[in-house]
Amino acid sequence: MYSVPYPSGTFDLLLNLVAESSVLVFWCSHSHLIDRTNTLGAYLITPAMGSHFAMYLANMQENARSALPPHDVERFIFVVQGSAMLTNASGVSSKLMVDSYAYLPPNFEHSLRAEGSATLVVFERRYASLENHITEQIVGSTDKQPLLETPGEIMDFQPGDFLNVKEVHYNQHGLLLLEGQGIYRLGDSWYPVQAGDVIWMAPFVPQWYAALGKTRTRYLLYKDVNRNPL
Ligand SMILES: NC(=O)N[C@H](N)C(=O)O
Repeated sequence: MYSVPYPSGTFDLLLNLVAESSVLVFWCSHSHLIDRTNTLGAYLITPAMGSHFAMYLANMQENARSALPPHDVERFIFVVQGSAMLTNASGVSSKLMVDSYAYLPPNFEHSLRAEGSATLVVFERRYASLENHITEQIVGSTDKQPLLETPGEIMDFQPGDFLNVKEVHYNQHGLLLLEGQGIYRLGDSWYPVQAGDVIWMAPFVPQWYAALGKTRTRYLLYKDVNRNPL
């Protein structure tokens, strides 16, 4: 798990890297993100750890401007603090506030600007195409989405709620705890976690969560789906 000052602050990170059963603890610090102006950030999860995606925090300062991801790379952004203006190649702009998100298909021209300071969590991965499927830009906000029905399981946890089963699956996860606190089981280790913590879950790492705080838990979860794992 990484503990990041949340929702804003410096990007010094306490990192408990959980890969299979090994746990490493070390510190890493923020730096300027490549190709971006006025943006500090920290790569939290990258393929160097075995993931097939990157997850990073971008702390945009006044007049910050983003760069495009590399060729054929899709991007998902979620605003955790402040606001940012997303503009596409046709000049259409959307203001992204806290809890807003945007999916940007591979090779999709866009720019992101911050007027004041803004913190975004960004997921990027090399796009795996699917026959007869065309990707499109999606912009939305979690407060406009209905809670997904997941029988026997919930992903928005009230105090005392927990995952219905100890899960083991081929999918990878990058998780940012947005609200609340609780205990995360990864393999045979148990971690107290709270808002601001980030977890990398490799494929087939047994995982389970229980919300133990006095307020609800919400977490943002990357999960690779809809593709043959071969
Ligand atoms: N660790 C998790 O929250 N896993 C999700 N419930 C999931 O993969 O569906």
